[in-house]
Amino acid sequence: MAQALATRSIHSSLASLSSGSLHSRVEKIRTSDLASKTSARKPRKSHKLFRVTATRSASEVVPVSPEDVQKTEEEQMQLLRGIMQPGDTPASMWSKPTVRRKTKIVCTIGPSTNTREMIWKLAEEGMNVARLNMSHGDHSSHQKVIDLVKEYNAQSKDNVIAIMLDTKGPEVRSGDLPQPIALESGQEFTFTIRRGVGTADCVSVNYDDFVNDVEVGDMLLVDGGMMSFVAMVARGDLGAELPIEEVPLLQEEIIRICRSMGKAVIVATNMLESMIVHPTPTRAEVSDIAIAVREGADAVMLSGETAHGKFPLKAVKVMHTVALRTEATLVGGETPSNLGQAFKNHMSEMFAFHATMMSNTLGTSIVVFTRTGFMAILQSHYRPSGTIFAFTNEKRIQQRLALYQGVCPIYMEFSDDAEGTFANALALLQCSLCWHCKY
Ligand SMILES: Nc1ncnc2c1ncn2[C@@H]1O[C@H](COP(=O)(O)OP(=O)(O)OP(=O)(O)O)[C@@H](O)[C@H]1O
Ligand SMILES: CC(=O)C(=O)O
Repeated sequence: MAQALATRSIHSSLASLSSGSLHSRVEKIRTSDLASKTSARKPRKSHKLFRVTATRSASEVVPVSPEDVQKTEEEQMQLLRGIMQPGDTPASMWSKPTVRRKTKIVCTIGPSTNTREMIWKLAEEGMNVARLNMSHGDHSSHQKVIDLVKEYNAQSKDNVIAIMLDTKGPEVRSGDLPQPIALESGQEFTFTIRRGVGTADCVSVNYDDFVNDVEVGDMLLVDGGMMSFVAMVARGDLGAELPIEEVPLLQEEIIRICRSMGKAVIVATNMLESMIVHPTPTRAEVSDIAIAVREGADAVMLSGETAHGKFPLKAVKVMHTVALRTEATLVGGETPSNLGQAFKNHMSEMFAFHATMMSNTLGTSIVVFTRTGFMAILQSHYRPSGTIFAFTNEKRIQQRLALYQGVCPIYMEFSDDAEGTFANALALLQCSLCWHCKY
């Protein structure tokens, strides 16, 4: 199995709402092997010699201050409505793909936000993933949030929120393996509570209740990166365990490695820390979000800002507008060089690669049909410049896809006839409701 990535142990999982279960699905990420060298620089005194200002045409600018956002989003909707005139051809319909934010927003839910009203408002402001930190609160409060998100998803026609459980405390660990294992998609693999087992198709886990806690249909996130779904640049722990000046370098490195492995990556901690108590961000915080977006993170995360902060909705608005504005400056097409090596399915790789090329060249969006989510996730890792409209006939998959960069997941029944499915998808895209799904 590929070298494990980065940070300290984190246990995070994307839970399927349909399971409604709080059983942990474990991802373990290690710190080793990511040391980068740098020299710490002394902060330089700033001299205010002259002021440089830049102007842009109004239509290009996505302002950062929360107060400005309402107007701007309305302007964006007008732009979308302009694009979506009745009778538009599909080609024109798929143009201007960058008005939809591609980098996803993870919000930690806590006392400031664990009500029905706040979950709804967070979702409307742009939350894509609700994170529950299992180190805080209790199971019943987390269950309540899960139920609320479930309710939101059930009644929302055009938006879906994923749930991430960040499980800490006692770790469930797999036993040692004599050598790395490369698992194939669809391959059977056994976890046993017998100790000391480590073969190509069976490994022990150190937790005896594993067999009782895991249910049929549960998703297990496992040590080592390739089998896991999500990595997190947990800058809180990184900064505590390593010299602080290493953190930005590690962040860049972790994102790069994750992207080359085709693995989703979230940048977490202190992104808008000052907004826990202040209604506006610092310039440095805004730059921090922009950097994570440019580096190609799938998602940026809010912790205390939304869990116990005074301005959770404003924090999401700022994240949304900064990400959107930054994305508008990015030119598509920088695909990690060894991305294809992460997967064995050459045909899928070829489709993803060429769809990306077309999207980047023609400035169009991409439509993907996916039952398992695989193709949409693969497509996302290529980071095409256009939005990936991912149609799936599985609500759980739709929900899971909410995390991935550039993916707009849409639930739709598939018909037996491929042409019919395609026509239905186009009809759905043409339906103006769909365009309200701007996150
Ligand atoms: N479910 C919750 N109930 C009560 N407080 C919470 C909850 N979730 C988060 N918080 C509060 O928000 C703060 C920030 O959340 P965060 O998830 O970053 O936790 P943390 O303990 O600071 O860091 P870590 O992510 O390393 O566990 C927490 O320290 C806690 O005070
Ligand atoms: C998110 C987290 O756990 C950290 O930054 O350490």
